[in-house]
Formats: sequence, structure tokens, C-alpha cells
Amino acid sequence: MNVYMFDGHSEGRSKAEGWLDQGIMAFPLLNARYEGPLGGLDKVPRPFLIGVAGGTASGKSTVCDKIMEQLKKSGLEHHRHVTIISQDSFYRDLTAEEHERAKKGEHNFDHPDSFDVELMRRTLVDIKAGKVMELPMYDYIAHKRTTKTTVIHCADVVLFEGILVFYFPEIRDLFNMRLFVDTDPDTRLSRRVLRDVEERGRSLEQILHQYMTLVKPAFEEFCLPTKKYADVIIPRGADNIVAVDLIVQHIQELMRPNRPGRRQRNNSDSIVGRPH
Ligand SMILES: Nc1ncnc2c1ncn2[C@@H]1O[C@H](COP(=O)(O)OP(=O)(O)O)[C@@H](O)[C@H]1O
Ligand SMILES: O=c1ccn([C@@H]2O[C@H](COP(=O)(O)O)[C@@H](O)[C@H]2O)c(=O)[nH]1
Repeated sequence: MNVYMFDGHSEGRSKAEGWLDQGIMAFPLLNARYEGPLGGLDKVPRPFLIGVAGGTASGKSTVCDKIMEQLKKSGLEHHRHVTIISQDSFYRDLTAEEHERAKKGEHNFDHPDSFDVELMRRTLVDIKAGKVMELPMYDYIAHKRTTKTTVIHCADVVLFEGILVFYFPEIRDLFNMRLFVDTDPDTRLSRRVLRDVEERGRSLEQILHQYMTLVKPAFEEFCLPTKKYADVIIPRGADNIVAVDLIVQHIQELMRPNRPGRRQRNNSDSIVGRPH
């Protein structure tokens, strides 16, 4: 059984394709067992669904990769099957007119209306139900989902990352744990410039125009206010080794077989602390 780890570095194509290209099997599935979408009171839901939100280029994918890496080192790989999914796979199809605007950096990909929320919800619900899923891939140069799909097999831990994963209540409520990657806006912009030039085929002028007119205002209006839904806020993203370690330890603890008093997540649960 294959599980693909997304790296987000494939040239101009989807994050999912990058993972596929590397042929990465994130976690070998030994002694795999599936306990159903929701266990009893003494059981952690399988798969354990973790939402990872944050502004563009805040390091969401990198944090997800780190969490997987750490889990791998921890020995959990002998029992656990971990998958990362990007919200970008759920951008809705553009009309011809919207597509023309997108080519000039004038389509608002940071607005909630840009996403196919129902497809996102159905996919996550099916993943939670343990179904084998075909995930649409996204092409950042063509600005559309491709006909290619990634097959997601039932996993023990699923990380779902994206700018607006906490925005929609019907998506937000599906998560068993919520993380918000909180990186300084100047840092994010510099990273986005480099990434979009190198990987997404953009000019500097287009990146800055899109950022100032659409990305930044949408971040402030739609993404930043969702920070309050996070169980853990991770300042500085993947550089924050302490935060990543604590999160991984918590996942390990939750996943430990026969853990005394193991129970489902309660919305008031907190790992490190809740935002003010
Ligand atoms: N801690 C870091 N230090 C330096 N570069 C980073 C760091 N985290 C991410 N990056 C780089 O910034 C860019 C965006 O990171 P990524 O994890 O893909 O962010 P997001 O998923 O939030 O868009 C990538 O090119 C990545 O390599
Ligand atoms: O066709 C597209 C689709 C998305 N974007 C931008 O991508 C980011 C979200 O991806 P991150 O990896 O979280 O940065 C979003 O800000 C969109 O503006 C795009 O430019 N073109």
C-alpha cells in the first residue's frame, strides 16, 4: 500500500505531483489496522485528522513534512500510516473569463469562493470513513485541477493543509486537532516571491501585484481571523522545533495502543494553549 508525502516543490505543478514524483512512501504500513472513523470513548478516531492553516508561504507544507519526519523517527511508522493533503487540490474550476484574469494575477485565489467546499467536505468525510479516495491534483501554472488524481488509502493520521482550512465550519468541525502556522508577513512574502518565480512560473511584477491587491487583503479578512480556532499556534513555522516536537509527542501519545483513558478529542482540548 502506498502513501504519498507531498513536498510542494515540483515545478509549476501540484504539491501532490511533487510527492508522487519522489515516489515517496511516507510510512510503511506494518501491522496496519483500521478501527473506523470514530472509536468508542476509549479510542482516538481513525484516521486522526489534523488541520494545518496559515498564510501563504507560512510553512504549512514544511511543518507537515516535519511532523511526518518526526513521527517516522519515533517508531510510529511501524504502526501508523500518515498522509498529507493540500487544500489547493480543491480549487474550483475557473470560467474562461476568470482564467484570463488568473493569468494576469487578477483572480482571487485567496477568497473562500475560490474553493469547491462541497468536494472538500465529501472527500474528508470519506477519508474519515476509511474509504480509498482519489484526490484531484492542482496545477498552479494552468490554474486548474488536472485530470490526474492521487489515490489516498485509509490512513491513521491525515494532515490537511491550506490557507482556509479553518474558514468553513463544515470543514473545521471535521478536525481532531488544529494547528496554525504563524509566520511574519515579510518572511512569507519573500518566500512566496522566490517560490512563485521558481516553481509557479510567475513574474516578480505579477506576484507583487497579486499579493498587494488580493493575497494580503484576503489573508487579513479570511485567514488570520481563523487563528482563534487553532489548538496550537506555531510561531516561525518549521523553525520552531520545540512546537513541532510537542505536537509530535502529543500525536504519539494519542496513538499509543492501550493508552489509559484514551478518548475522542473534545473541542475544549488543548495541547499547548489556546489563542487569546
Ligand atoms: N523555516 C523555513 N526556512 C526557510 N525557508 C522555508 C521555511 N519554511 C518554508 N520555507 C520555504 O518557503 C516556501 C513556502 O513554504 P511552504 O512550506 O510550501 O509554505 P506553505 O505550505 O505555507 O505555502 C518554500 O519554498 C519553502 O521551502
Ligand atoms: O492557481 C493558483 C492557485 C493558488 N494560488 C495561490 O496559492 C496560495 C495558496 O498556496 P500556499 O501554498 O498556501 O501559498 C494562495 O495564496 C493563492 O494566491 C495562485 O497564485 N494561483
